Amino acid sequence: MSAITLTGVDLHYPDGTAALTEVDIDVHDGEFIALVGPSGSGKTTLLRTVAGFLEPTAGTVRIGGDTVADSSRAVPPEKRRLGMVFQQHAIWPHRSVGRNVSYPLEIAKMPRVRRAARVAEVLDLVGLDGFEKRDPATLSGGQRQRVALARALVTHPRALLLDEALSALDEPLRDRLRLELRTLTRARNLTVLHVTHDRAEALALADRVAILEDGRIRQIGTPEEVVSRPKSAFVARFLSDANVLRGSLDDAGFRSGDRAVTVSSDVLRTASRGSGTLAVLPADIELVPLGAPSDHAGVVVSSLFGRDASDVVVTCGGTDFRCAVRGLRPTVGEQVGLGIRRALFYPDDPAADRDPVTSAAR
Ligand SMILES: Nc1ncnc2c1ncn2[C@@H]1O[C@H](COP(=O)(O)OP(=O)(O)OP(=O)(O)O)[C@@H](O)[C@H]1O
Repeated sequence: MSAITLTGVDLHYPDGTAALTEVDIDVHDGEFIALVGPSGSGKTTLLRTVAGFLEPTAGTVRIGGDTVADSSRAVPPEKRRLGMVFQQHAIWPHRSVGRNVSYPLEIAKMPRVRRAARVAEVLDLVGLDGFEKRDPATLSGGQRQRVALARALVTHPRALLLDEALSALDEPLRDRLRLELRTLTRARNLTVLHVTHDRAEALALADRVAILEDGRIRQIGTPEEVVSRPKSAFVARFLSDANVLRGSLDDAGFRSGDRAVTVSSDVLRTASRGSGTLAVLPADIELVPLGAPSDHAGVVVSSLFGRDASDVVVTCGGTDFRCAVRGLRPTVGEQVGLGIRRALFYPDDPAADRDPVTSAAR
């Protein structure tokens, strides 16, 4: 298995759409990276560029130290030695499970006996020991996805590319396969680039998560880093449903544009001043009984049960705050106080920019 490195990669589609811009990413040997981002942010384009189905307009793609794409060359997909699994189980219905899995070995002209041994080995690896003769039509969705995974792994690829590979499966099967996939990739030290629209899945599986917006990587870091220290209001909102407000910050604190919301500077603890964006993570808001000291008073407009924390929306002076409430769940219509324990400020002027969380943590 090998590292995947993209340096300064741009990709423009023939119609002029800039799908990737100055993408730099270094997936280390044996690392599991999840790519997330809104629809159209360039996740699939990035994966297909690594796979070799798309040629970058600029920049370099390296796999295991070999340059596979730059301004002068483009190694075709079949020569990149990568395994790929897509959302729709792309397995052939007219071939048995064993023949589905052995197909890449047939193409590589591996002798039949060795092929059979390798197919048995890889089927065992994905939990389908002895399934060689089965007709794919008799398999469950999860089993079919395992066949696709086995076929991707059968040639000992240098890295595994997964495009929404688990998305078509229902819970709790998806949960189980997710866990198994992670155990397998860790045990085999597989390098993985995994595209998913599922934020929880990305955070649960990946060593590092890369967040894409408009074809650019906005942040890449461990799940803990990207959740607790988002580099922009966009990342805070995309990953954690942060409440985002425009306004300005002075020595007294933050005031929203319409002046309805104020946040004292002690929860911000940043040296930045001026106009900008405030992001408050739902987990950083506390609900207190009305009458107790609080930053704002509001009314609960939605209250959904959650296993770890309830998802509660409180409206305060025309602004809705999404809050993650542990313990007793308030009822809709209840009047509550709202305490903001921590907020992140992103100044408009990049010169005034500082890591908001580093500042807050001091
Ligand atoms: N063949 C194409 N020709 C022109 N533009 C394209 C083509 N394929 C994708 N795009 C555009 O490139 C951008 C990135 O698309 P891409 O499919 O990579 O995004 P994505 O993040 O994978 O989205 P989704 O989550 O919806 O699958 C989008 O603006 C999309 O409309």
